[in-house]
Amino acid sequence: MAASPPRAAGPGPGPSTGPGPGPSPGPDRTVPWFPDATILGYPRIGPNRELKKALERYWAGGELDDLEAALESLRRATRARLAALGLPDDDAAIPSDFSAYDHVLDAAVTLGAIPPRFADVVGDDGRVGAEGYFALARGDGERPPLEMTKWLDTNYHYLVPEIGPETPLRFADDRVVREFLEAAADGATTRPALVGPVTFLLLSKPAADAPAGFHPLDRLDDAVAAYADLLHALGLAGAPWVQLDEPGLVSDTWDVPRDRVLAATTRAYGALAGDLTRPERPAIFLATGYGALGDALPVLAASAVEAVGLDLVSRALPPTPELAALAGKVVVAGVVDGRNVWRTDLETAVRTLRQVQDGLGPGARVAVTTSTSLLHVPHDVDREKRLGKRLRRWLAFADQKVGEVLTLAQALVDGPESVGAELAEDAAARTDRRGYPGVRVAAVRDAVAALTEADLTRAPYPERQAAQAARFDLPLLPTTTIGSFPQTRAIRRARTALRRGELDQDGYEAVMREEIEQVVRLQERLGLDVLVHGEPERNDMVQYFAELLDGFATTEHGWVQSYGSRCTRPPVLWGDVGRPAPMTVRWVGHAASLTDKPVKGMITGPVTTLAWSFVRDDQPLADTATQLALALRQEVADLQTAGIGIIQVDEPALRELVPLRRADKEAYLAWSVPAFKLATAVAAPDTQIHTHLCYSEFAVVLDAIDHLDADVTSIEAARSGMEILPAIHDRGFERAIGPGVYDIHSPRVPSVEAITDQLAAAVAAIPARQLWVNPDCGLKTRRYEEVVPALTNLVAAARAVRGSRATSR
Ligand code: MET
Ligand SMILES: [Zn+2]
Repeated sequence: MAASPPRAAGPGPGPSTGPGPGPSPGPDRTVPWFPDATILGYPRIGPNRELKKALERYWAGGELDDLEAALESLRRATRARLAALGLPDDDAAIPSDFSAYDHVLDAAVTLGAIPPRFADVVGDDGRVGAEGYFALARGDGERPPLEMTKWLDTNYHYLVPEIGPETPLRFADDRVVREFLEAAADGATTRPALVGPVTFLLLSKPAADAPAGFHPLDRLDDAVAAYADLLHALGLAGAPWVQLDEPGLVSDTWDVPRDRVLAATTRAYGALAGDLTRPERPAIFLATGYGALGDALPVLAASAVEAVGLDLVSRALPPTPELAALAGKVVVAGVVDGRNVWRTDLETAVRTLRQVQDGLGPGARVAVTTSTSLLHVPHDVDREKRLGKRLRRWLAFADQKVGEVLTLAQALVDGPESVGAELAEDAAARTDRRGYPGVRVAAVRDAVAALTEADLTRAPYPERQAAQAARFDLPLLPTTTIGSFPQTRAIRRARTALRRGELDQDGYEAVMREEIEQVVRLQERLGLDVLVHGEPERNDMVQYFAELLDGFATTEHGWVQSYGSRCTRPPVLWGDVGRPAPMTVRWVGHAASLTDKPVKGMITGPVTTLAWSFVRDDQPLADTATQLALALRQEVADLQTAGIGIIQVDEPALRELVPLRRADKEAYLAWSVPAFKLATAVAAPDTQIHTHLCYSEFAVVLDAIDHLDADVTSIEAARSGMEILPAIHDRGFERAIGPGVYDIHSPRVPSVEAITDQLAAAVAAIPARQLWVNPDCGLKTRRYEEVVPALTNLVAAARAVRGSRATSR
């Protein structure tokens, strides 16, 4: 598509002011041209994980100049790629949204909002150098990094800013401006994109020394003043548009009342858009994404921002009067899914765009975009030769989505006839997908249809408890681990050799069996009570199963950023799920054959498998979850038949999928909890079902955890200082629970005393007969040098606490 001609946006007529400074005859009431098609953001990792490689080279002692050159060339390559795909590079269609590690950290750095322990990393000019930046992100030995947590309901992790009454908040670091100018020097007019002030404060946590009752939103005015200065600088630099991302507005689950969030929005954008006039500032595009705005929409309509983004993928259109209230602004319609990899249903999207246009009334401007940044999807599906032509045709990664946005914009401007070929191809691909045999498998559908409530229900807990106590001779405070042991270089080497054909399947299995034997012997020496096989055969806890189940495909280059340099490669769940053969039995069985101690089998649960895959979009998640649960149920049954008496079904992502709107939570739990129960209820009373959750505050899902009806639940607790204990105490759990006592995210080895203290705290909150002793999570990212002493101390602490209870009785 050619670059759009300059046209006025919104109600006021007037030519595009275009970029570039220059004398201005007073406040500019015209609005610069907003591009017909844009994206909210693009993957930052690079098609060949250039970002990861550059960061790791630098961290390994590489030169700063090399890092900066690599990042600059990555930004340049991205702009060139987007221009080649058809986004005009002269009208702010290309976002400038790069981050060297995380965009929330970047916003904190922009505002100079640096915790006191890192005060020295801010230079006299307000900038934070590379060393300081990565110290904030990763810690530097003495100082712990910023906390990391999940971005909204996604698997992307951001760094949590710490804001107190005294935290500096000013326009400190001008990276945003520099990157705009960097593109300008290449001849491109980009649209700087960054987290907006309200979302920034909602994502922050109170600084450690903040008084009780303090909330980062208390600092709204200071933050807004800093953003105003930044906007001013961007205006002077000639940026026609800035994108402020406010996805925080779609959630009503923050720890402040909704009214306060809405009032903060009114106040922030009153100051930024109302008081500041252009060209003192760029026109403001307030983007949201990740769901519907609900009652925030009228608030935005009443503000003076020039453009508002709507996520029209996740929800239906807003009611007509609310939509009509936006008529004076550019409405940037997110009709291409930024979070999943299926090609857009173009016909439906065209219809939606028409409805938006009609709802706004004649003359109003509608532009086309993605529902979120494309950060959550891989770069380019055309590289996935192994997926096969057919599946490839059904999919759209970031680059294909850019094409879809352009096609839809053209349909909107020139009429659907003008993109007839694209519409026809899309319809054909859709028909092909619907008719493909694996998409609907009669046997799977029949099995689901035959399910009854009885399939979800185990024997009452007291009966199970008695049967399990009789079967397993476990001490008070039994010790175990979460499943994985360190993935050593030898393991990784064997996997690579297998892939390259340098090692045959038998040779590979021999290496794994040897590894399993080592891990079993080690656990026996350590004196753990319930052993595991160590998961050496798993590259990843979801991908491993995806490779063995029907209905999944895995990619070669489909990396998405999880945080910083870390990437995952989510499988594509495209069809009905089946389990052609047992997946874990021979590994776990091998471990069990080597020891008299109980060995715990390990599988990934249905909700987590779904959350960490790109899930089919042609049926409700609930249906997909049920199919997955049925397949996993067969695995549980086979493990049980093979004599494995303890089976853990991991659900670390149960919390992550909790909807951003309170009203939706119940519906989510109504399918996720039954899916877990379906997977596990095949267990006989004397089979002990464990589950494991990590990476989040669990208070929100404590009820759900209880309803999973697992016999034993292990959760991450050490990393968060055991702060979950009071909630567990108040909630009252009937079944067993293992709050983690070893923070596996840290290379530090916890001492016997430290673990004993944590156990003492646990015993004070939860009856000892219900307690298990375990680390926070799996050990696969740790090294044996840390794991062996840590587990030695864990066992010693459990024994010490057992002993002290025996003598005190
Ligand atoms: N069983 C898995 C492991 O130990 C659980 C990980 S939860 C992210 O690695
Ligand atoms: Zn975990």
